[in-house]
Amino acid sequence: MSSSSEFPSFLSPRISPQRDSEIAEDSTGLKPSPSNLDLSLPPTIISPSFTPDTVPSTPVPIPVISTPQPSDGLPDVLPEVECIVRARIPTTSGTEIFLHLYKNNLDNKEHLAIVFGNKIRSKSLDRVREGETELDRMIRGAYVGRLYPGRKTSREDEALQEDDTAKDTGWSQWSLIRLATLVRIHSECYTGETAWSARCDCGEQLDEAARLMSKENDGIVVYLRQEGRGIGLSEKLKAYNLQDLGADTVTANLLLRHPADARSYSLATAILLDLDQTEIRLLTNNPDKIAAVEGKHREIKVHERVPMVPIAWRMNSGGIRSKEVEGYLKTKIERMGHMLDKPL
Ligand SMILES: Nc1nc2c(ncn2[C@@H]2O[C@H](COP(=O)(O)OP(=O)(O)OP(=O)(O)O)[C@@H](O)[C@H]2O)c(=O)[nH]1
Repeated sequence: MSSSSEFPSFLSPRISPQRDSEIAEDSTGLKPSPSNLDLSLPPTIISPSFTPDTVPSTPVPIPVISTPQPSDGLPDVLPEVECIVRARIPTTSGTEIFLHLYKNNLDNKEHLAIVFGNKIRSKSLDRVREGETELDRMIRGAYVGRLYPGRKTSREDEALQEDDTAKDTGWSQWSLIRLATLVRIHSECYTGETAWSARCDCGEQLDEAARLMSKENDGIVVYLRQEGRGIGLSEKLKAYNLQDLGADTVTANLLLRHPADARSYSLATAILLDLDQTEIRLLTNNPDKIAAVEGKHREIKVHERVPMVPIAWRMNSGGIRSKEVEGYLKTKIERMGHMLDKPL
């Protein structure tokens, strides 16, 4: 049986504690003492070594003074969404999240809201359904506080009262910005999130969003099932083969007769409104998402764009090094029109 150090790195968390015998000696022949070891990395959900607290993965937020005019492509009427079930997920980092699963009248996909903290509630989930019992409500997650064995009612109010402060009294412009909920609109990426792909930065961005929201114990990742910028997994895999044949990520989509980006964000707007969010800070490097998520009639106001620059994006130090990720980032910046706030 081989030792665990021979397994690929993705099979074991990179900051898992080492046994004393595994800690290398430095040039002085001394092993680092426990006080010299850098144990200061914050807990994150999956890849803590990519998202230390002090690197420029979270540069200064950019206030959104005036957003671009909504494009004609935005729908006049938002889709209808309904949260059909919610469940508490204790995570490996210690943070508790609440998964909200939505149905809608546009497609048959199970879009999700990953909610950090227990302040944010879904209006459609809490609505009383005809004929339902208290047990029915608890089973679909429409309860207040926490479930425990033998609980009889969904309506207890123990946990929420302490959080009912701040949001409704005397906001200055500044406190309004500070209190706006941190939101990420994330498009599903099977390859980047599950198959450890280094062709894109999706997995790392999801981890970074989770880390920031864990810190605030507040926030929402709207997780949209629009794989491969909306073309689906099988077409995205064909695009990868075309990329290996020499095409860039945009050209590969066009050769397959797809638009460069086939995504839409109206479901995200509708889900955020269902979660009672009209003032948000948006975590993204893609400024086009601002107008898209605000909606044609500005149903939502984005107060800040919070850029996220993972180490993989910084060409000069650390991070993932592969010709694929470099090609992806180059194309994203040059051809998708994404702006970075600082040079890489
Ligand atoms: N078609 C295609 N889709 C890709 C490729 N690489 C990643 N994706 C998808 O792109 C989506 C993420 O979009 P990106 O353009 O990377 O980022 P963004 O959402 O516009 O911007 P951020 O908010 O900053 O992440 C996910 O759905 C991925 O599956 C690719 O080479 N081809």
